[in-house]
Amino acid sequence: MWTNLPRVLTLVVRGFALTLAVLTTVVVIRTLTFPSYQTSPPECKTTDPDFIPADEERLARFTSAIQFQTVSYERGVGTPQELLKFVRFIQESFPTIHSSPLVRREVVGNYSLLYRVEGSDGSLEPYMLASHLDVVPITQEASWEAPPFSGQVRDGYIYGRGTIDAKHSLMGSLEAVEFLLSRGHQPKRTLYLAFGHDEETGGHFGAKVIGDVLTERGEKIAFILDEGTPVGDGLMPGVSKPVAMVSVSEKGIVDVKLKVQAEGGHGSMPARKSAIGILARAVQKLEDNPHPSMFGTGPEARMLEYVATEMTLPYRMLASNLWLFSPLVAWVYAKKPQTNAFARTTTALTSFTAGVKDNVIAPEAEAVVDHRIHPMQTVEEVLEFDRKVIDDARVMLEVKGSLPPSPVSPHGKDSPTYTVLQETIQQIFPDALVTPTFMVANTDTRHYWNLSSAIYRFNPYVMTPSDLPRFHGLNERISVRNYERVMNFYYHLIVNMDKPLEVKRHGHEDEL
Ligand SMILES: CCCCCCCC/C=C\CCCCCCCC(=O)N[C@@H](Cc1ccccc1)C(=O)O
Ligand SMILES: [Zn+2]
Ligand SMILES: [Zn+2]
Repeated sequence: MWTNLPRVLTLVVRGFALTLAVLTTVVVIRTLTFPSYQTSPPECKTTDPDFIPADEERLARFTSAIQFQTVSYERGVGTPQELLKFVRFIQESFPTIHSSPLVRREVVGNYSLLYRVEGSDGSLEPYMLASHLDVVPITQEASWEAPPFSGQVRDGYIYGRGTIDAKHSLMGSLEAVEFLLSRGHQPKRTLYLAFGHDEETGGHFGAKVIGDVLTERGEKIAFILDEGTPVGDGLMPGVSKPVAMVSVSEKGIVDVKLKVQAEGGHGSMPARKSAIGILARAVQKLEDNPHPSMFGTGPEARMLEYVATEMTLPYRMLASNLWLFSPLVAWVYAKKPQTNAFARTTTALTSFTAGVKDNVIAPEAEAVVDHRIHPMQTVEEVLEFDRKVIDDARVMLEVKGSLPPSPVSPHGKDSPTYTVLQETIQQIFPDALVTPTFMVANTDTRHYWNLSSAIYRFNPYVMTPSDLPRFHGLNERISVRNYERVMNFYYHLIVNMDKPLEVKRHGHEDEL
């Protein structure tokens, strides 16, 4: 048998070499022939007659909008008086909208707004532009470069809570409609403007009621656009150009309360194990055992493939061959929070409460874990994984709230709704690439799933890595140039939505 060893070894080496040669050939051919998904429509120029400038009047309206402190604190707890003042301000700021016979305005759920702008062609399915009136609370007020509700303009930036989340899209879409109607233009396709007042606490009393009202009316919506992922500049590894990330789905949520009850008593006579200690070990296990990488199984793979041809060579080879290199890309993505969130279900320990006094042993301890569920996983799978990792019967798990990952909206060249979005984006951001992805956070669109199968989450402004921590954080701001792009994006989207949405099905074309 040993005399055959050289022969066996030779066969193994030859087999390995042949496999390597075949793999290398496939990788090289795919890298060189991978398709491009980009288009190049005519660019929107500041010299165009229908360009909407961020002039003094429009900037004043936007900075005034920022000054309304429409904070949402927790579910059902907001700032009603500020919301009423903001709603009144909107009414006064857009006279053409609020006096047009084409526009029906409804206050829904006491503070949310639903506008219907009647189109001239009732045969075309309406669409919806969504945003929200509320903002998150302020933290570290003294550390802001400008007062957080001032709307102060400094060095070309407008500062304030809500400037990128999401009063920019609320005011920007209203400016676009005001501009169109004031020029005597009636859109062909009916559109809704839907502004919830409690998005930051889950939209249960705002967007949910808007969704219910439209459902009760039997309304079907061709296309919904809400806040979402931005035009990332320097956000995606391996891509030097800006990348407009259009979220075609959003992660699910499951907020899990972990609870431990144990012996209480006097601090001078503690038992070996305490409720706090047991729970601390449990949450440590969850942090030390992240959920498995799902990279390459969902929309995140498309996100890379749609920009593969524009990547630097090493990344272009990886993105063109995810069938082989997904594990390597997953390893790279796992290194940063904002990219890791695309690779797996995330685990965020967001609260830990226990104890009432320094010399009293806490009889119970509670913690909350905020999981954002990868589109290819389920709530049940996430809970089962947690139970296995914690592996301690003393730790009770209770689901505080959950939402499965959203359906995946149509995208790619065969999707007329994605295409109109892509074309509009490339008119406003001519040097940007467009790619489908998914939202790592959640939006009011969770309340609109039964209204439309084409739901997109996209923020029409350029975001750099230094802007990420401003989201819900310190020194939230938007550049004047970006706000100008927001207004013109919505204007061109409305104009483009008036053209037939061609659906390529089995060789013939229908209009939506
Ligand atoms: C590979 C490329 C990496 C690029 C990273 C890009 C990161 C994304 C950048 C911006 C994301 C914008 C998110 C806008 C929507 C967030 C809105 C929000 O905060 N929603 C709340 C809703 C909610 C959910 C549950 C309870 C209360 C409120 C949320 O998700 O927490
Ligand atoms: Zn928001
Ligand atoms: Zn937010």
